[in-house]
Amino acid sequence: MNVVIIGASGYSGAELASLVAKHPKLILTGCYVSQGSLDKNKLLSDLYPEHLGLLDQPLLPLSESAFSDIENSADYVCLCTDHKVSVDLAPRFLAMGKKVFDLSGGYRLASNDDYVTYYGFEHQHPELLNQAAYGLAEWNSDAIAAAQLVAVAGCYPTAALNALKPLQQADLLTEQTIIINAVSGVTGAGRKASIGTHFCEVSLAPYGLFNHRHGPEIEQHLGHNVLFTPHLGNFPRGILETIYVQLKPNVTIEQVTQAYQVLADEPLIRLLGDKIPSIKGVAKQPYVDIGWQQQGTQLIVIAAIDNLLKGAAGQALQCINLSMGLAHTTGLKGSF
Ligand SMILES: NC(=O)C1=CN([C@@H]2O[C@H](COP(=O)(O)OP(=O)(O)OC[C@H]3O[C@@H](n4cnc5c(N)ncnc54)[C@H](OP(=O)(O)O)[C@@H]3O)[C@@H](O)[C@H]2O)C=CC1
Ligand SMILES: CC(=O)N[C@@H](CCC(=O)OP(=O)(O)O)C(=O)O
Repeated sequence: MNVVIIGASGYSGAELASLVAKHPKLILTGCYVSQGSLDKNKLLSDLYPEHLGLLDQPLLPLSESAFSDIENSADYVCLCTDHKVSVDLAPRFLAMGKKVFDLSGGYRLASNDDYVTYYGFEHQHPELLNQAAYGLAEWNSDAIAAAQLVAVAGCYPTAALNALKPLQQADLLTEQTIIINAVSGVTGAGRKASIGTHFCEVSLAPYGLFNHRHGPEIEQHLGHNVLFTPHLGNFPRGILETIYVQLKPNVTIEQVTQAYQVLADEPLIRLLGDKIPSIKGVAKQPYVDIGWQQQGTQLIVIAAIDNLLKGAAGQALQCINLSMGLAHTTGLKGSF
């Protein structure tokens, strides 16, 4: 299959380009940036010298002639662009009959009202929202395989949902709000320079209190209230979430461990039991690591991912694999 990447100069786009270039069944046919991009016509490997020899292709401006080239050459289009850009671009590629994998949040929520409330814009294509499959690979594989539009799950939600869905499915949770404290590395904020991600300014601090868009994304796809607080940490990549859960009375650690067995055969999920996941364990790896400890009815679950792999490009590639009927892990294990 021929794959093009829009937004290939960004952190998630470049990560995905490297995965596609190494994949045994995919061909990277084009890497695009905006028409006015300062990086247009540079080589991707000029921006990311670690990919010298692998990604020596130019970053092409997404002009009208580029759309024709994509129409003629691509099977799959991956949007590694800002939410609003993705909302506008997806219908254009869908109308060409392309399968679209959107790494942004542009098609993850259920209704236009959610976009107004949590993203601050009116959704221009609300009719597509119920056609998009939510790209949480381990939990929605049939829908992902069948859909023309895949809304690849958000980075923080990927860790939280894999940590919590087993408990929800086993009916171990009370109604009490689940508290999720999460820390992300700075690549989570994208490549564009800003004062908030400046080397000298980044410190460990929370942000987006009560209003981060990943709170509703987790709630919608879990079916449970959460209080989600992200933090920005002074490290490049990785997400660690500490999640506080109130269990129903008399739930035992054996029942909790049994609940997680639903993920035991998933090759990109590592169940650590009472061992504690860490950023070091997942950075540059395609896995979700999940660990848990219980005291009485209180359970603390810890989940860790690499935000650019399982939180973005890795999971997008997993969704592509599902669309092609390949194993989840094709092009993902042993390629780092
Ligand atoms: N970083 C992360 O950890 C994660 C990111 N995501 C999501 O993935 C998307 C990309 O994120 P990230 O890689 O961090 O972002 P970056 O800011 O690093 O990259 C954005 C890319 O989009 C390009 N771009 C901007 N405007 C346009 C346009 N109109 N047409 C074509 N290309 C355009 C940029 O290039 P230029 O401006 O030069 O044109 C750049 O290549 C976002 O929606 C983000 O929310 C999802 C999960 C995790
Ligand atoms: C550290 C940081 O800023 N992280 C980003 C989340 C990563 C991302 O791009 O979000 P999506 O998964 O929804 O696409 C943020 O909080 O907005």
